[in-house]
Amino acid sequence: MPGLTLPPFPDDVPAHPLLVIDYALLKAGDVQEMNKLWKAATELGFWYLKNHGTDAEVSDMFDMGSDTMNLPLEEKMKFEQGDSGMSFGYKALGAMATDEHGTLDAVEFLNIAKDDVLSWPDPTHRTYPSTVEDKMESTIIPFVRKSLEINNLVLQTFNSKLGLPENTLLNLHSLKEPSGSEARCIKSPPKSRWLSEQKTAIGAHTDFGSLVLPPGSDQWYYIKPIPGLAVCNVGDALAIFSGGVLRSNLHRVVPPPGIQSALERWSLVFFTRPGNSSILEPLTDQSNIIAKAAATYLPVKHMGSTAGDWFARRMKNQRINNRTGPETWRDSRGTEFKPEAV
Ligand SMILES: O=C(O)CCC(=O)C(=O)O
Ligand SMILES: [Fe+2]
Repeated sequence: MPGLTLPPFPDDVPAHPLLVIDYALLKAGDVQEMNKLWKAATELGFWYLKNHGTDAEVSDMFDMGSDTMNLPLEEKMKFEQGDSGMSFGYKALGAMATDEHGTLDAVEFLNIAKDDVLSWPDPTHRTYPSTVEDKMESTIIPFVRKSLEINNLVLQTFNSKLGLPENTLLNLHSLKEPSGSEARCIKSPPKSRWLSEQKTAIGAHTDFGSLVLPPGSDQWYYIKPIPGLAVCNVGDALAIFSGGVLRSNLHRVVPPPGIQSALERWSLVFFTRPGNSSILEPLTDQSNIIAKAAATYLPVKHMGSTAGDWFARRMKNQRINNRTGPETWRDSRGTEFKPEAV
């Protein structure tokens, strides 16, 4: 099973501390814990989550991911996400750019749509390799349901802190509407001349929805993996909805430091994304806090598009087959895009 007995993470590398949020306390309505989550989400945009109760599901997901990555490439390619802007399916090694020069990525991953999981056995978007379908009931459905429950509670906390009418954020992420929400299992090869701190596995990005560049810093920091703790972060949609109050921060994937760099790196993510028809703009009419923040929030390119269009644009322009030049990379960017920096 990948990722369970790791050699130590070195002590002498710059690792960024993150606040630790206790999910059990959050669930019990603990006000102090809600305040801590708010601090993490509005300042750095990253935090650790403990007591999330998904260890067994996570371990089963890694087994399923490993079985899938071990399939012959020819089999995996039958389920490749393709170049049309759809995210769901298998992403082959080197199918994406990681920077404006078109440097190829160095990871394989598997994206499973929340909609396909919830509508199982009927596909909403697509079908998956047998290693995925065989584990739908035992592993993937429970993982996705728990992830949704956790993220919905976090959304409800933000909803109340932002002073939004009840359930506003939940309704924007309604399970009744198709969305880009997905589970992702990522396999990165060991460090080599094709993959290093300079040649990243996944280039610097903000998530539509690890390493962090904290405010005002020009240095990358590692996030130390801590057994049992999940690393959580705010994505662009929440940053835009909140007029910049919630922070969607820049991160990237490089090989781990020290002796861990000789090993494969496995990671598992659940991305909660708004329903495809949601318009990405600050919810100024619904909250004074957002209206005030939005007054000084720099407009983000492509703001006002639907969540579905935003996501498809980012996916499509990241695919190396669609690249015409540096402009394709720029068109793949989210809120991290600073026209003046290009
Ligand atoms: O592998 C990770 O730790 C993070 C991956 C990531 O940033 C992403 O898939 O958007
Ligand atoms: Fe990311």
